[in-house]
Parts: sequence; C-alpha cells; structure tokens
Amino acid sequence: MLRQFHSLPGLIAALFVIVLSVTGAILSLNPALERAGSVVVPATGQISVAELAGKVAEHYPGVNQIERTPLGTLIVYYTRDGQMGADRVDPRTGQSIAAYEPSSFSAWVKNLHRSLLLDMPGRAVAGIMALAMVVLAISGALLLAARLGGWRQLLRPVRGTLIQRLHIELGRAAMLGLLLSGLTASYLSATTFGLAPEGVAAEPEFPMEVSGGPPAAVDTLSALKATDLNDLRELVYPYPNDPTDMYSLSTDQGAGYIDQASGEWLSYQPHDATHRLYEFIYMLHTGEGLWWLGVILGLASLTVPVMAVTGPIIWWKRQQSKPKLAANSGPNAADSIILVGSEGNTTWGFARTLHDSLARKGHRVHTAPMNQLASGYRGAKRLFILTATYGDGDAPASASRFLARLEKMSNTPDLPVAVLGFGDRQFPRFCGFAKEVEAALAAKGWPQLLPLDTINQQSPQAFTRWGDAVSKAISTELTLIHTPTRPHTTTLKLGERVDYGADVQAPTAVLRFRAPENGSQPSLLNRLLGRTGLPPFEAGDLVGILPPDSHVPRFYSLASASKDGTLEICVRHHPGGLCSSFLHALPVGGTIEAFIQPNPDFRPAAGKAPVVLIGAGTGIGPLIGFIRHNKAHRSMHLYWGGRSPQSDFLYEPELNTYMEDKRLTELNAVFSRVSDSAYVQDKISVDAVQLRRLIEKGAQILVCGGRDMAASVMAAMDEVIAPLGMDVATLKAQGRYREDVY
Ligand SMILES: Cc1cc2nc3c(=O)[nH]c(=O)nc-3n(C[C@H](O)[C@H](O)[C@H](O)COP(=O)(O)O)c2cc1C
Repeated sequence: MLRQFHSLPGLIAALFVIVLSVTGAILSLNPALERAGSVVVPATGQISVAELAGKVAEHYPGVNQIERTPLGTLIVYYTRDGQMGADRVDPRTGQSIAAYEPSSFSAWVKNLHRSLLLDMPGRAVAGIMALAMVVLAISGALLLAARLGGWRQLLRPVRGTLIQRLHIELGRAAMLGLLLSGLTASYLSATTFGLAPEGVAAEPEFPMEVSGGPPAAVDTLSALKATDLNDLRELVYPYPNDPTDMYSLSTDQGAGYIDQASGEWLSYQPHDATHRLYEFIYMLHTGEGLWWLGVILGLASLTVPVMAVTGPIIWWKRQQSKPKLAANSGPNAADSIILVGSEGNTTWGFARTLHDSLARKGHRVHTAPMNQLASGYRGAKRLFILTATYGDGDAPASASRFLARLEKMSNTPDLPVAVLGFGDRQFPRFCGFAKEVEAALAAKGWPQLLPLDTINQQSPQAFTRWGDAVSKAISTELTLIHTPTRPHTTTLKLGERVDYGADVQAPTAVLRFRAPENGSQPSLLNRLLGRTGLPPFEAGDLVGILPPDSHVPRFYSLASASKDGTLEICVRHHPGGLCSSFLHALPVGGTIEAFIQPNPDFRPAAGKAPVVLIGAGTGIGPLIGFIRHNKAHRSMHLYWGGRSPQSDFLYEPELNTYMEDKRLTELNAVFSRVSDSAYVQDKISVDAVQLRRLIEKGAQILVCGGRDMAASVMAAMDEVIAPLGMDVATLKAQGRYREDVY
C-alpha cells in the first residue's frame, strides 16, 4: 500500500515535476546571484530611509520611487529629460552602480515554474504537483525507514542495483529540502486559490487631507528618519509640484502615507500576523531574503529529474519481475496464502504450480513475496511458505525482511503453516534459510500444517511428493506437476582458455567467452557504440550456465564486465561435477548456454576508501575483475591463497602488470604446498597492524571463495579488528564486509 502511495503519484507527476524542479533550481540561483552582485548592506541602525533619500536626491533630482529587494539591492526609479529609467544604487552614497535591467529569461522561467505558462489552469497543476512532491517525500521516507529497519537506521548504507541506489541515495540526501519545497509550494498554491489564508497586506486608509504647506527636504521628514533602511520595501514620491499629494511608504512591518510638508504619518496600517506568516513561507520557498536556503533548495531540486527517471525504471522492473498469476485473491479474501522467497525466480514457478492447482480446486489463493507478510489474513485457513536459500544459508531477496516482520508480529494467527525449502545439497547449509523460518515460526507458536520439507536442485519429482502430502493435509486432491521453465539463455562461444593447477590436484581453468556472432573481434562501429553482443553485467555478478541435458543452472562469479567484450570465469574441476566437467572438457570454439544473475551487493562501494580483497583458489575471479577496472588507482590490497606458485598461481602475469601500473597497491599471495606453507587467514593475522590501519581509513573488505576459507578469514579478521572495538558483524551491518561464498 505504502509502495503504491509512492509509485503512483511518482509516475503521474514525473514529467511535470521535472519541469518544476529544473525551473525551481534555476530560480533558486537568483537570490545567490543577487547577493553576490549587490553592495554590502549597511547594518541595522546605520542608515535611515531619510538619509538614503537625501543622498539619492543629490544624484537623481527626478526620483519617483526607491525600492529595496528582500536581499537588500536598492533600485531607484527616476525621470530624466522626460525619459523613465531605473538604476541599482549604492545605499551609502546614493550613487548609481549600474542600470537596473530585470532579466526577461528569469521572468519567463518564473512564469513556467508558477503556472507552466498556462495561467490559472497551469497554477492548479503546479499546486497538485507540489502536493505530489510532499506525498512522494513522506512515502519515500517511510519506505526507506521500513527497508532499513527503522528511523534510527535511516543513514545506513543501502543495497540494490545501481539505479535503486542512485534513487535512494539522492532521495535521502534531498528529502528534507524537497519536503520543505513541496510543503511551502502547496501552501502558496492554496493561497492562490483561496484555500489557505494569505492574511492582509497593510492597506492604509487614503488620507482625505494633507497639511498643504511647502514641501520639506526629503531628508528632514520625521517618519522617514524613524524608519531604518533595512525595513524599507518601497518609497513612492509625490507628484512634483502637487501640494495635495503625499509620500507612500511600505516597510516590513506595515504601510502608510506621509505628509510632504510636516513629514508626519497621515495614516499607517501594520501587516497582520497571517500575512507575516505568508511572507515567511514565501521566503522559505524562494530563498528571497535567505540566499543560502535558496541554494540548498535548488540543489535538492536538481535531484528530482534523476529520481523522476530512476523511479519509473525501478517501478517498471518490479512490474516485469512480478510473477504473472491468474486470479490472485486479496490477502483477506483468500483461504490459502502462499508466500515466496526467491532470488533467481525459479521458486516462483513452483509457487505458481501450487497456486493454479489450488485455484482449480475452487480455492481462493493469495500469492505474494515473503517480505509482504501481513499482520493477519482474515479469511485464510492455511499458509504455505516456499523459499530458496542464498549466500551461506541466508535469505533470498524477496524474503530479506521476513524474519524481522515476523518478530514484530504481536499476535500469532491461528493459521497452520507448511514450509517448503528449495536449495542445493552442494551447499553445506542446505535449505538453511527455510530451516531458520521454520524455527522462527515454531518459536512464535505458529501451528504446523506439515513439517518442513526440502527440494534439492529444483527436483519436480520431490515437489510432486510434497504435493501428495499437502493433498492429505488439506483433504483436497492436488496434482503438482511442475515443468521447470528453462531460463532464457544466451549462447556464448569459448574464445580462450588458460589452464592451471594440474600438478597440485587442483585443475582450474580461466575461460573467456564471447558472443558467437563476433567470435573474433567486434566491428569498430560496435566497439564505438559499446556493443559487445554480450548481455550487460559487471565483475562480481553471477553467470548461470546450463550443462547439457539439464535445466538446473550452476552459478559462477564473473571476472569481467560486459564492456570488456568477454565473459570470463574461473572454474575448478570437481571430479564427477556435471557442469565443471563439461566446462573443463570444452574446446576453444565450443559453446555454452548462459544467463546473468546480477549480484550488485558484491562489488567495491563507490568512493575512494581502500579496498581489501581476500580470496583463495577460484575466488580470485571477481577480485581480478575489480582490480582490472580500478583505473582510478584507488588503494587495493589483495590477499590470495593457492597451492603452489609453479602450478596454480592464477592470473600471475596480469597481477604483476597491475602492480606495475598501480591498479593493485599490494599483492599478498600465499601457498599451502610449499616449505613455508601458509593459508590466506594466516597472512591476515600476520598483517594485523596494517589491516587495522586500512580499516581505520574506512576500508571495505570483499571476500570470495570456499566457505571454509571464508569462515577462517572471518575469525582471523575478528581478532585483527578487536583492538579497534569492532567486529566483522559491525562491518557487515555497515556494508563494509561482503562475501561471495560457495
Ligand atoms: C549464490 C548462491 C548461493 C546459494 N546458497 C545456497 C545455500 O546456502 N544453501 C542452499 O541450500 N542452496 C543455496 N543455493 C541454491 C538455491 O537456493 C537454489 O538454486 C534455489 O532453487 C534457487 O531458487 P530461486 O531461483 O527461486 O532463487 C544458492 C544458490 C546461489 C546461486
């Protein structure tokens, strides 16, 4: 619901909001430019309006009016030789600084900003857009707080794709400015349409009589002597030689008429409080009178066009990735609820099979991501949770907030639950997240429909068996026949391979694939256009490869980015392993079927902070990619472990080149089958002092490789940073310790 509140107005408003924000940003420069160009404003108490008028009279005998802008620029309007003119003048001397020429561009931009050049209908649209901006800023803040785990966590690093991070980081930085702009603009619009009070600007009574004496010199008039220059808004002079006319003076506090002979007020009316509030809000919106606020609001406005583009892209991607479910009932109308935890989307396919099967038997089914766990399902009789496991027994993307939500639930619904885990027995924490979910539900006292069951490698047979158990539990005959949808793949051709490690029983190959149509070299035009024929990916993302005769992909971390023109992986041969055997036997020119799974969390964070890369064996894959792309020569330190420098020193020549050209700051390679045998965690303990120094400088740590290595590295690192009063868990929470473990 909150997400809809955020995305609907965002989508509708995107275009208008871009116009309003860009024009707002341009206008916001005006006060700062004016401030930069105007002479120093005398402090309060230094010059009275009478003194100023006296000095102006010396230079402008035909002065008609003196105006002071909110930032203190003084403009004198005059008649000279029958010609009207206006000058900016120095308040201390009354002398001209330059002719006053208001910019017609600025006036046009203001008109576009206020009314989209459409007068009242345009003003109405601009007002509605201002309100949309308020809704967006508030709903965005609520969404972000929910995503990061509460208001106190609002400044925590965010995860996600580049587009998501851009949207969130900019929104977070500009949130208060945009809220202020939106709220003040909404108020100003409401006053235009009489929906909010503008208050009464002083309208003094027009005097029926004047003293009629000879005009006194302007610098002797007592009412002007009593008015400070900093309070002046406008002084309009009487018609020359008209003894019945008078001065009209408008100040920050009020307005009135002054007798040109006696210098006394003939009438005076102060502004009312509501009008002063209106003027204050006007100043907050425009920065007129507060130039630095104008600059801040202008900068905040500049984020809007970026967010107006990234927002709809995020929305569109979310719509695309949503599973297409026939007849998905609402959470309170359904009798059967299915919650799905998935990262690569295959679990959604199984969920759909269950959904359709239940629906065919007349059930009303609601299927949603686990992150959308509701506090209650009014009409529900059963809950199914189908979830995959990622990382090292961690939650997949669509279930990342499930456990926190469950923890917050005060009442446990009387809703029997069946958890089905999807995983791969090659991972030691097989279906680890499903087990965690089962335990958390049990701890909450949730009734059980069926005990936890698990599915290895997306086995359709195991799913059918689980379906039989469900049929019995709910007394409805379900036939769960699931045909796994083959992922949409791209054919790639092996262009080059380098083999290592055969002598130390660690056969490892670096494989470089290309798009088959330009298997040799992409044409010059395609290279200029950045077209490589490869799907887009970055080093650190995953490639899913389908071995022949299998619909179940195996994943490898990518050592290159698509812009390099090759897809590079580093594969160790596991005896009996279906995919690694296939890849090791693949000749140059042979093809594979592959697809990309983004892994945006595993890559160096933006900025200049040092990066510590740690890995062993094929874990060097993504790490070499990060080093290769370190063109900015940011400080990068590699710790890597192999078996023998003669046999499996992966990427040795490249690493030496990167040391020479400073893409790599430090290379620490250790080997286990040599006389001074060491593992990578040993080297980390030895280098404790220097690693602590790097951590103190804000270093980020990226670990890639087998889970035993990762566990030992984490233990060693915990000891290294303990003297800093830190631990790896803290670094992880700050997004400064990331792992890609297999
Ligand atoms: C990077 C990665 C890490 C994984 N970690 C685990 C794990 O720790 N335990 C496990 O049982 N399965 C693990 N798996 C296997 C997935 O859970 C399994 O393939 C699942 O069916 C994927 O479902 P999905 O496509 O809906 O995300 C992992 C898969 C990948 C790609």
